[in-house]
Amino acid sequence: MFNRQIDEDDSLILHTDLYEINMMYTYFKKGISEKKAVFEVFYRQEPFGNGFAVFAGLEHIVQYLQDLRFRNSDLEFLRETQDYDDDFIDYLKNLKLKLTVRSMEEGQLVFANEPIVQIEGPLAQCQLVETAVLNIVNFQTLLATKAARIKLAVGNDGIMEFGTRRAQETDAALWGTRAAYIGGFDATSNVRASKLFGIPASGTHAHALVQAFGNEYEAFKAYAETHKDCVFLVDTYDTVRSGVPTAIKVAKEMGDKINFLGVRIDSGDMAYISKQVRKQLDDAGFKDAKIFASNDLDEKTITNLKMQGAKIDVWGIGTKFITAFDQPALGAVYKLVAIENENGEWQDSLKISSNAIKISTPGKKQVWRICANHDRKNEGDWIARDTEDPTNFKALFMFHQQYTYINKVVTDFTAIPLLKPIFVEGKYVDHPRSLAETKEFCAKNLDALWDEYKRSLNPQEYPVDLSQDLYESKIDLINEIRTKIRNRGLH
Ligand SMILES: Nc1ncnc2c1ncn2[C@@H]1O[C@H](COP(=O)(O)OP(=O)(O)OP(=O)(O)O)[C@@H](O)[C@H]1O
Ligand SMILES: O=P(O)(O)OC[C@H]1O[C@H](OP(=O)(O)OP(=O)(O)O)[C@H](O)[C@@H]1O
Ligand SMILES: O=C(O)c1cccnc1
Repeated sequence: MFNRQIDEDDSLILHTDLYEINMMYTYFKKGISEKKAVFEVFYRQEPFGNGFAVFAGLEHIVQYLQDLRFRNSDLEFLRETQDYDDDFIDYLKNLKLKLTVRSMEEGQLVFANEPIVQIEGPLAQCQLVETAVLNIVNFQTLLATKAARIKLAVGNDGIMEFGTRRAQETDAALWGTRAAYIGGFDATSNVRASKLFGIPASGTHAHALVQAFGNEYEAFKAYAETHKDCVFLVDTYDTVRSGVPTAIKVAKEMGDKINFLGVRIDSGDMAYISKQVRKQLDDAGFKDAKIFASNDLDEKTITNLKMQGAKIDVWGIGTKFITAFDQPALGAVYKLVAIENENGEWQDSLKISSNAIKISTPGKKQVWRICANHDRKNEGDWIARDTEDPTNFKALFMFHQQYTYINKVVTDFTAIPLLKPIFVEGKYVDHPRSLAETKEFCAKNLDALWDEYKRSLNPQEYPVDLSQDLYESKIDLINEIRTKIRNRGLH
């Protein structure tokens, strides 16, 4: 059974894979736990076949890191269940956050193979936080991206997030609906998310209300007598013959006593039905009443319904959003890119693979968004060493990471550094935006992206290029490692 007593002393610090703590133990015993290292989070392919992703998760990462200390019950648990010496348990007991974290801002558009979070500091601490950081970024970035795709499909219509009941448990519902809001949704049905994050809460009613009263007239009337804003669910029995006429009857009877906002349809052929419902509402004089629709919707169904001329004004979206139905994982990874050597100098680090896409790019980096001055649109992202600074360059040579002959020279541009300091040696230094500002920031970032990268089907590949220095040191390091392996075997 779940141990409530321990729960009171619980935190997310053990929300990590055992192998991270096992590696910490090895580093500790071998005297290298405080050696400085840099790890970077990135993913390898845009999710959903999309042309971009929307970064989310930073707020939860900040909460997690600010609370990063081992409680007594954590230490007791490790002592009882693992074979660690007492000196290591003492080391964990005294562990204080010393990490320097740089990150993209929430609502920023991000792309495959660029660092989106960078964690620098004592090797053991960097290792400890890997799992939770990936857990948070993978989920929230995936969902904010799904939300942005849905937003691009609905255009200026309203979108409500209805997914809590279908989410992968409570945390996913909560942080998922926050990601929805960042990506472009207008409201959530989750009241706790509204309380915690200030997202507008909104909703209609369920079939149960109609079933509880036994008929639509009494149910709608009762609801109207107890609420000012009314959206009636009209598909319990027969939308066109019964639901909508009854909603109209109640709206007329109640007059100014209610705001008759509209009706919700939740089944059937939504294109056909919504057109009929629109006519019924218009004929009854309720031209401003809106048609809400729900039922397993996603960006594909929405695009198709719009093509069919469906008369839907507000979209309620649950299951297929909150579960990221068509792609349940982003696949972001956390890779060591630089580590101090015995002389205290930084050394690039690389993971080699026979699969070209899995070869990481070594070195501590900065991501620069290259923005054309004449139209404020993005030319691409330029990944450079953190010591390089293109802000005063007159011209920038940008070339494809694999196909270097695909290249261009950009002039008259502004270069914006995207990784911002969030913690410096354990101290929180950021000034975050409000959630509403983050949502606005995301919309503004989407405006700066050419439509060719934003279309949901077969978008163009956005340029994510390496600086000459980074590119050359990557090739040199690959060759150096391969030569070493050839000469010495795998030792
Ligand atoms: N005109 C349409 N074009 C394309 N897809 C539609 C159209 N109308 C509805 N859909 C979608 O088709 C699917 C229909 O699912 P389903 O057959 O389960 O619904 P239903 O039988 O009408 O309702 P219920 O939820 O009561 O079973 C839903 O995902 C819905 O969003
Ligand atoms: O379809 P989603 O995108 O997940 O949106 C949320 C669904 O939740 C409610 O249905 P409910 O859970 O009562 O069951 P239902 O599917 O039988 O209507 C609501 O009527 C929506 O259909
Ligand atoms: O308010 C609604 O209409 C609603 C809320 C959650 C799930 N489905 C619908």
